[in-house]
Amino acid sequence: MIHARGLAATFVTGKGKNKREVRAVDGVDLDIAEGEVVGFLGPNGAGKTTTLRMLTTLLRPTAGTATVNGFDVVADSVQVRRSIGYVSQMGSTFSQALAGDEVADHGQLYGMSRRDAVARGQELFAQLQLDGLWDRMPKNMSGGQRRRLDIAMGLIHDPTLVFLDEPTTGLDPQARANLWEHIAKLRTDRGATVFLTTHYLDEADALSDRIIIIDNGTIVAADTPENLKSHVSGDLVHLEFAAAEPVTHAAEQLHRLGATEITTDGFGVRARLRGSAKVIPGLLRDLEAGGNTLDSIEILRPTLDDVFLTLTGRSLRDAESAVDAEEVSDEISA
Ligand SMILES: Nc1ncnc2c1ncn2[C@@H]1O[C@H](COP(=O)(O)OP(=O)(O)OP(=O)(O)O)[C@@H](O)[C@H]1O
Repeated sequence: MIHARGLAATFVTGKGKNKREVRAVDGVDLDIAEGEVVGFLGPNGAGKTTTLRMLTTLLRPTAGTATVNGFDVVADSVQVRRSIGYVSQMGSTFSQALAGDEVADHGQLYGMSRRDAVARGQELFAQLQLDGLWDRMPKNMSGGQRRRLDIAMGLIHDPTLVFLDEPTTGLDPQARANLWEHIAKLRTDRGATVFLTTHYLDEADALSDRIIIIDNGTIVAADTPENLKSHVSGDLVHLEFAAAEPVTHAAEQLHRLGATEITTDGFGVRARLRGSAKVIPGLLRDLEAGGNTLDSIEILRPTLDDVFLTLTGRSLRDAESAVDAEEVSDEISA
């Protein structure tokens, strides 16, 4: 469905002395199979949208090659566009037209007859819970309804491959959950392949068969959410004792078992431990036998943020807030 090799995009910004090159995407390889739902994850500015724009033919790669649905993104750009659905970050509805007309017009742009475009549009309105909104202007719809309208426009010509750029950004939790159901149905009901960019970890986790993480323009990981969580970073183990004495012994035992990030405080010890389910029972038996009374034990499965932290040395959440802070200070100094 999608194959990319060494895909790169370099932008030149500024003029004169301020001129500089931004390597937005720096040699990306991708292989996405039919029927997969792939979450493309990364912090602000990582290169997600730029990659998507190259795959959807909106931006010509500076280097590398990519085929989408068997068509080359440069040589066969028209065929690529005809064969995909693309829901951009900004949405597609700007005009003063009625929602239904916009969707039907969009279908006609793809060569559908008016009658087919209206019939297909109405079917999509029903599937996407937009019943009764055909004659409403998009500006008078809620954020969630507008986003579902964007998706209807992206699906009007029945593409088998759909690109969604940050589909739920700016929506409230209920509207996000609702949209997740519709995105999941794209595959289950229509057999579509979905490539979605997001910087919401929970979204990527809930929807994706496979997650690809991009950071600074390069791919840092690609695997199922479960594999990423179990192989890349371990479980977070927290042991609390009734007294301070066992803490050092427990920390040593954890170290012996290959735990990392071991910290102690007062009566407690925390560590990150791969495959904890297999080794924790033995550790507990050993501690018991030594008369070390355990007060409580907590084992937290790693999150995708832990994966990101392990791979890049920084938390995706920290990365987000750092970029946000940078943007604010840019605005202030501008
Ligand atoms: N047209 C452009 N001109 C100059 N720089 C650009 C342009 N488009 C993107 N960039 C830069 O390329 C890098 C990657 O941007 P991109 O929009 O692909 O990131 P992203 O991962 O989609 O981020 P976000 O989550 O904020 O949408 C950023 O540093 C961005 O500032």
